[in-house]
Amino acid sequence: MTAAHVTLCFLLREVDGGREVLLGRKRTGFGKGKVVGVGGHVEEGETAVEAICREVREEVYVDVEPDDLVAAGTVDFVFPAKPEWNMFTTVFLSESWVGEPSESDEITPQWYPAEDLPVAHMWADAEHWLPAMMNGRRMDVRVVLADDNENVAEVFHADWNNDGAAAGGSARNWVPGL
Ligand SMILES: Nc1[nH]c(=O)nc2c1ncn2[C@H]1C[C@H](O)[C@@H](COP(=O)(O)OP(=O)(O)OP(=O)(O)O)O1
Repeated sequence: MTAAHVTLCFLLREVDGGREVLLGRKRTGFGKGKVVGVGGHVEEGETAVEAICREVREEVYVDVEPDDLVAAGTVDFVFPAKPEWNMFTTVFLSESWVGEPSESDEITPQWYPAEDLPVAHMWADAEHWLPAMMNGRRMDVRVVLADDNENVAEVFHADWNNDGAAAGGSARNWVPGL
């Protein structure tokens, strides 16, 4: 079964010498009640960049410019007990946007210290890959969820080449852990 292509964007800001990341409480749909990144499905005919600009605008009412997006990596979420939930996510970071994040029907945005994520309320896998990507690591990640579709069974990664290009496809060399 082909995984749905989704995108996530983590807005980052400096406050009083500390870094904060914008997450939000999901109000509807997949992962309702969890604290998640802003994002959603890439629609037919859209690029991941076009999709994330649209999703950020729709979910938290701020505008990000394509040029301000940093491609941080990808995450394959694999749900062996529920393959219809499999998703492939392109992850972006941005330190620049226009507008003040505000609540939509889909998400209640909130800033959190980047060093102190609300992991108890997030998908269990997020603490494996999100801090690393926020700290500048660029990689593809493959998360295999446990049979309860909540806990993490296995994590693999493949660091990007120094020029920032993902190895991709069959050339990708998955390394266990992070
Ligand atoms: N294991 C996981 N860990 C994680 O941190 N985020 C996950 C995840 N599995 C899925 N996600 C994220 C990726 C994606 O942004 C989101 C699901 O996409 P959506 O918000 O678009 O889903 P919905 O079904 O609510 O939305 P619609 O597209 O409006 O139907 O969940």
